[in-house]
Amino acid sequence: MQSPAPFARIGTRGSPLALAQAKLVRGLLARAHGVAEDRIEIEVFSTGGDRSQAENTTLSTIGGKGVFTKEIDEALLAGRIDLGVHSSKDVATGLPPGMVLAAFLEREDVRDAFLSVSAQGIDNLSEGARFGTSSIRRAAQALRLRPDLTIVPFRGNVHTRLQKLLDGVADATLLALAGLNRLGEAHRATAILDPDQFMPAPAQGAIGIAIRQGDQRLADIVAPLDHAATHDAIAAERAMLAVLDGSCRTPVGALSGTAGGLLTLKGEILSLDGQTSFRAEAQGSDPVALGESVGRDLLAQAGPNFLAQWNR
Ligand SMILES: NCc1[nH]cc(CCC(=O)O)c1CC(=O)O
Repeated sequence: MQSPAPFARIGTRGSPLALAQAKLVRGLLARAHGVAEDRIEIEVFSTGGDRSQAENTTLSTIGGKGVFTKEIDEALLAGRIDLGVHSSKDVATGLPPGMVLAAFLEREDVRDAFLSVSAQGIDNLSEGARFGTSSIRRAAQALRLRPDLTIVPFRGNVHTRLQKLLDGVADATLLALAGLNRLGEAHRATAILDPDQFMPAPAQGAIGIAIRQGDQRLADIVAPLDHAATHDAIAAERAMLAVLDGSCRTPVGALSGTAGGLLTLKGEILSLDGQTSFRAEAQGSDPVALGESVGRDLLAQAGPNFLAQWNR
């Protein structure tokens, strides 16, 4: 017997976290539409971000738009897959023409976790301790509190980084609690950080689903998975990032929520050494307008000289 045509084809990266996220989406889609899970195919792509795992590369030096999504975006636009499933924080603000982030699953925990075998928190790390991160946001936020720390590059998937920590490559690191939760590794967290002090990356903790713009069949397929409050929060945070011309070159934190029926947004930009930072906060009803206004407030406070340091 010939197998039935696929209901949908999902494109994803191949890391354990990316696969867990793709499987989560597959399960939710199957349930929402009453189709068997095996009619939803998962196709694995290796992206530039996966291939360049050299120890001395930071994501900011790899640079380039969509380093974690390009190959998946291309397959989507060419019609080889139907849905791109991504960690929203890895999706560039400037999407390729013809592609849209159509749905966001309900956000996981937005906070960063502190992990160390030798200290209970950042404050307890020994003088000059090695802090493993390739995120310039996390480096800046850690250096703000502990300028004595030595930042060491720390790349690879979540399990690789957990192993590097056990191997003593660094004394501590930060990881998104969302990723640890999805991998069943949250017990590895030594402490969970206050999101006001360690403001998460824009869109952290939210799985986004990309489709071809204007493809109504795909829009209808993903619509039942969209979580409205998450969608608004991510739209606000990404609009803020877009104003800052955000890429992974930019130490930026953002956190949107709701209060009194309104959307709230806090944003932060930092110098690379964490010693200078600016914050803005506002509330509103239109996510994009809110994000743009907080972004412009940050730009105005920081001024052009501050911003230039990111593009050296
Ligand atoms: N850049 C890697 C990445 N992209 C998304 C997550 C975590 C999961 C999420 O934010 O949804 C991670 C790992 C980490 O930062 O610890």
